[in-house]
Amino acid sequence: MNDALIQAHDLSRSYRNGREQISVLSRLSLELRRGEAVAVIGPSGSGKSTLLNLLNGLIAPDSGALRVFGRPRDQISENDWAELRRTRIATLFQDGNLIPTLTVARNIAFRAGLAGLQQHNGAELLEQLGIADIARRYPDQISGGQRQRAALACAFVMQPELILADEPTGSLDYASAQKVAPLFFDAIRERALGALIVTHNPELAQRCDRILELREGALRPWDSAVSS
Ligand SMILES: Nc1ncnc2c1ncn2[C@@H]1O[C@H](COP(=O)(O)OP(=O)(O)OP(=O)(O)O)[C@@H](O)[C@H]1O
Repeated sequence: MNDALIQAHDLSRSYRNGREQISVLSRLSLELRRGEAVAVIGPSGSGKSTLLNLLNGLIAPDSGALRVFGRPRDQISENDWAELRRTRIATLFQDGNLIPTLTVARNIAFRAGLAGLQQHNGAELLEQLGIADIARRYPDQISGGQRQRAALACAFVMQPELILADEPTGSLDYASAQKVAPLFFDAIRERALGALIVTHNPELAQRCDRILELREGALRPWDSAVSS
């Protein structure tokens, strides 16, 4: 079995703003294997969200080679990407991915259903994350931190093979953030999940197998001695 979940080689991506072409990612390479957690750090605007969106197929690179689950990007159709995002790749965006017209519990059940699961452990996840009491509330009736934890429950309930997370603890206080790490690391251990976690939370980053820094468009091993 090919245990590489992501193989990216020399990926570049720019945006056009009027006449200006802004280069964001420039010859970025990355490999992420099953059972591995990689933290990505980098200043605001360095391209972290752009990277996550390239890896889940929401945007395309200008150049470079990308394989996801061993499949070359140019052989993955738009429908295939949608299927991958429903069943195998969970992306946690900073603003949460909750459907406003569904309660938290129904959001979770919906995500499990999209992934094709007949049964799910949503109630247990809510319990683990300390938000069982808000299961029947709608997303606009809960706090930002509760929304973030509900979005985490939605991501984990689909039992993905790959998690792409953008600041999964960004809206959480210390005690709530402490509850998040086990979700990632237990799933990595038990189900050989792979996780790419954009985070400024030093404790979460330090628990990952590697910390990479996104700087000048590319990923480099993070050298705390240089960066601090
Ligand atoms: N759709 C777009 N059109 C034009 N420029 C964009 C677009 N999306 C992002 N950018 C620019 O690309 C750069 C990288 O943005 P990106 O959101 O990937 O950075 P980031 O590291 O995730 O930032 P943050 O930490 O603030 O969320 C920024 O300069 C941003 O302004």
